[in-house]
Amino acid sequence: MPNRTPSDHALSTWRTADCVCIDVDCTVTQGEGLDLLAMSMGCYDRISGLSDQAQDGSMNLSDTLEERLRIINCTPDDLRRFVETYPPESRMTKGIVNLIKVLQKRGVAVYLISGSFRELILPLAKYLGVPKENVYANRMAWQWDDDTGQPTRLVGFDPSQPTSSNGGKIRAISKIREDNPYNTVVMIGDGITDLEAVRSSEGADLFIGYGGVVECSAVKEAAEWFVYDHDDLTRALKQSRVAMVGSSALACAMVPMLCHNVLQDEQFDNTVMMWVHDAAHVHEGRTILDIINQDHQNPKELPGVHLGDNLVASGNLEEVAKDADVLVFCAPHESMHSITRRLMGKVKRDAIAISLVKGMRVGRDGPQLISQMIRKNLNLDCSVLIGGNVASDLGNKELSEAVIASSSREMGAVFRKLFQTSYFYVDILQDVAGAEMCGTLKNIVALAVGIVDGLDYGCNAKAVVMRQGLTEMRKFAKTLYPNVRNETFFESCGLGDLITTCSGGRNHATAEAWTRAWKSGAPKTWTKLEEEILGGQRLQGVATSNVVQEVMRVRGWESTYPLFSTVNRIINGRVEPSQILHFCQANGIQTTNEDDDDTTIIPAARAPRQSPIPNPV
Ligand SMILES: NC(=O)c1ccc[n+]([C@@H]2O[C@H](COP(=O)([O-])OP(=O)(O)OC[C@H]3O[C@@H](n4cnc5c(N)ncnc54)[C@H](O)[C@@H]3O)[C@@H](O)[C@H]2O)c1
Ligand SMILES: O=P(O)(O)OC[C@H](O)CO
Repeated sequence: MPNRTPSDHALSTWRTADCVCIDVDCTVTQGEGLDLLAMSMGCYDRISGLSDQAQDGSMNLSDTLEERLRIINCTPDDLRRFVETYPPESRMTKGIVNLIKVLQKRGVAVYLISGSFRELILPLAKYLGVPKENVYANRMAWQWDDDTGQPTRLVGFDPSQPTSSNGGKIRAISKIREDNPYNTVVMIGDGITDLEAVRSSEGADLFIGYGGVVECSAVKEAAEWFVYDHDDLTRALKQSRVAMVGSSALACAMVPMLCHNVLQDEQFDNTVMMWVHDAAHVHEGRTILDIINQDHQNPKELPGVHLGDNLVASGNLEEVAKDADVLVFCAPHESMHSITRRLMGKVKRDAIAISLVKGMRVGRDGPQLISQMIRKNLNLDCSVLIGGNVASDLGNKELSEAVIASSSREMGAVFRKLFQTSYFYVDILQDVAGAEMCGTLKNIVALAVGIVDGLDYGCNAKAVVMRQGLTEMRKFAKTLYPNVRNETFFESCGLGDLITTCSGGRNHATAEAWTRAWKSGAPKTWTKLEEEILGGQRLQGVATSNVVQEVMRVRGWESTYPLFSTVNRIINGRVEPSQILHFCQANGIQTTNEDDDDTTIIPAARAPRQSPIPNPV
């Protein structure tokens, strides 16, 4: 039975749904309410044929409703007796109560849709915790007693309800979509009319067939996913296993959030896995791997920070990644190519990924962001988390913020659930390239400001360099990726991160020390300072500046980015650090302003060469 195993599309749609519509027949063990009502009134034999015809679509629904109501001819007292005789708790299908609870806890809106009547369904909805506004069903029409104001006699049904005629389920879903901004709607049902709900652009995005009460072969045949037990659906929601690929300072600052948040939400497995690159490194007689697993700390990268009791670390990259549904990448950007190559073909096809890495690569195919590398090498949708996030501040649970940029808001919402805490605010954007370019390029500006500080210049000079840096960041990002949005540069991934990194980051501190060493007449190499100041941590700015410079050089863009170009010349010893204050004259250029189109570029010193580096992939 192949459709008992969900397709990748079915599973990912189910997991990202923000609205689930359930045919009431799938919630109760004894079939549709009208049949049961007829049974309780002793007229089931006379309506059963009509119910079958309504179910298989062979007779017009409104005609069968009218005929069945005429035969049943119930009074309000009959309805009260019916609910007493068949209380909801006695007839729920296995697992439905829990499924609805889990969906609602994930923030998914649950609706009940039925071709039966509200009068019979509202008690079920109440028991299932579904608000009555979320019930789409028919309404009985009553004759009312003028004296008592009470209903007395059934006279038919309200034909204006969307479910009162054929195609009613599609109409109900289309109305739900019209009234609410849901992105992904799933319909669960057991009849042909439920199946129809997915066969229209206004209908549901996925139909899941249910065979726990009645098994309709046509439904089973056509459904993308067919289940006999609601627990299968709940399990599929809960399956998400989270893995942190990396154990660096930032990885260790972010993992406590993951460990805390997976325990708050049934969507996630309770254990978070972590790949430790330097697992065998010995610290005070024990390996880092043992220390992380026994003490739940990483004294080498982020001493004193409790990572989480539910963290399980391993030195085996492939082992950690293979069962993960959510992969969080956090490692130096230069190592990401080899990490993703090692994982090729070894991760789940429907996993989702997020990169915390700030940096880019220039490969044979041109400039490549880390999220693009993950997407290309692992064939996974990849979001990014970028903000002003110094690892030690996060480790101390100091107020911080970041953006999560994802291809869809639903994906962003899943990641926000994993990262947001009382001290870490997360906003969702859809500008993945923009956010990632901000996080990458700010490292060059941090070097520039570090150089200014090393020269002991004051705040005015720093402001000039930072403002120019932000302008060049925006221009460079938008030139490489034209869809990048201006607004992104004023989010926590842009201006926010720039302020953080220029105030307290490692790039800034190392550039300041490098400049002071140069000034003192005893210059030091970047590698030496990395060892001295960062104690094993890595400097991203120098490598990033060199990569960006290479892109600019081959495209003849150096004069367009005077600050970036000047920083690169300084850090490679081609001009003195004091040239940072004269960046505007460095290439015989200036003026970069508000609107890119208005930017005046005084002819560059060198004519642009033909670029051997193709456009970004
Ligand atoms: N540290 C921060 O405050 C901070 C904040 C925001 C973003 N970031 C970004 O996060 C990423 C990781 O930075 P970081 O500062 O946490 O670490 P880092 O850049 O200081 O790198 C040191 C870590 O990388 C590991 N490592 C070294 N070679 C490796 C390899 N080949 N494969 C895998 N791991 C390797 C080391 O074991 C060590 O744990 C970078 O892109 C950085 O820009 C860092
Ligand atoms: O320490 P830096 O310079 O790598 O900067 C750290 C973070 O990127 C700041 O958000």
